[in-house]
Amino acid sequence: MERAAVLGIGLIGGSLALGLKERAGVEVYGYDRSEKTLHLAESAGVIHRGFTRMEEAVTKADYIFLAVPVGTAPDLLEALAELDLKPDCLISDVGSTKGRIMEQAAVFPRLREAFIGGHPMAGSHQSGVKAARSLLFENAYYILTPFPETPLSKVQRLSRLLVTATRAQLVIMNPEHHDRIVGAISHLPHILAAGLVNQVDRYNESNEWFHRLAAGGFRDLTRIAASDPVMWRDILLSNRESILGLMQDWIREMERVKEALEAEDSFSIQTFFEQAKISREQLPDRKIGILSPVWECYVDVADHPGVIGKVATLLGEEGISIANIGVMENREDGAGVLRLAFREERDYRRAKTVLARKGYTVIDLNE
Ligand SMILES: NC(=O)C1=CN([C@@H]2O[C@H](COP(=O)(O)OP(=O)(O)OC[C@H]3O[C@@H](n4cnc5c(N)ncnc54)[C@H](O)[C@@H]3O)[C@@H](O)[C@H]2O)C=CC1
Ligand SMILES: O=C(O)C(=O)Cc1ccc(O)cc1
Repeated sequence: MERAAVLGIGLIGGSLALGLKERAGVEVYGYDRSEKTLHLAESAGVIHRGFTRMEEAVTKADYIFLAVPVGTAPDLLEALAELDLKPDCLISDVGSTKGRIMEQAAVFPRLREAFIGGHPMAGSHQSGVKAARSLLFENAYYILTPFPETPLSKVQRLSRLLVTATRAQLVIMNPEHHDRIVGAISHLPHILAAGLVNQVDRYNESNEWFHRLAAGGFRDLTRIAASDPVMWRDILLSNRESILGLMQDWIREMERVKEALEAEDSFSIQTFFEQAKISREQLPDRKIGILSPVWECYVDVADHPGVIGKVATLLGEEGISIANIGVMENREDGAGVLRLAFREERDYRRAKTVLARKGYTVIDLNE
């Protein structure tokens, strides 16, 4: 049985550990500075064994994953370089930034040979092992940043394990590209969300209606402001250059809108919103994360009220669980298209067979 050591058993380390244990059949040792976390993780079956001394978790490990905040990971990596590890052990991490950790790995020849950077692009504003879920990364992108000279065989070995454990979609990228892209689509939005919440909070001090009326758009836009402050402090500091450039661009963008408003330039203001609307509507509709169904098919049905119940009952009788069911479109000829979504591939395949047997036309999106 292969063994993996996960260093830091929080939301991400715990979720990865669960996938490694449950789906990849790997023995998982956990290391964390918090004894309470380790107890919790052991008793919830997230890891096989927990250690408060890193050496004990990592010796004899075939894989080591660093899942601590990005400000801490370089120090742990340096400590690993001093330890007696298995010669063919692969080391990776899950940090939200990749430049800094790759720089650190590059300092030590042993690490440079063994280290492949990683970043599962899914998570939540929650933290800690209690929030860990084995399917957190299902269908999400998982970025790997190997060194240019890392043999393909090592990248494949790690990819195979991660695909089995997480069911994510692996992508290889260079660390600089990674940091600029996630800077724009993840780090900058977290800064904006926090800034907006803080601004409104100041207004609310003199008039509590600001918070009372905060709903809809404000809530949607600022959900991520509830994320862990230490984690985000570390992310900003370790992706400083990319983020400073992106903030400069943002300030310029705001200046442009401000100037248009000052000049009452209605054309520019409308264009600003129009461009955003078009771009937003074209964003790929990725179904990320734990609550997201992955296996989908459409079923051609006669458009009458009882049909959803009929299909649901038919599948229910066969013990097939449906994650989501809904009418996709109502066509003029009276027919409709039912969208069925399943979390488990097995359910989805059985549903297709059962429906086809009953004469329904099934349109497949997964194959
Ligand atoms: N939260 C998210 O949505 C995502 C986070 N990440 C990255 O994953 C990493 C972990 O984040 P989370 O799991 O959210 O954090 P977390 O706070 O849930 O877990 C971190 C764990 O590391 C432990 N830890 C901290 N410093 C330590 C040290 N010096 N020695 C041993 N253990 C230590 C903590 O006790 C905790 O159990 C971060 O690098 C973050 O950038 C990546 C993708 C998504
Ligand atoms: O909750 C959200 O929407 C997130 O943004 C989660 C997240 C946080 C950090 C990452 O590096 C990747 C994903």
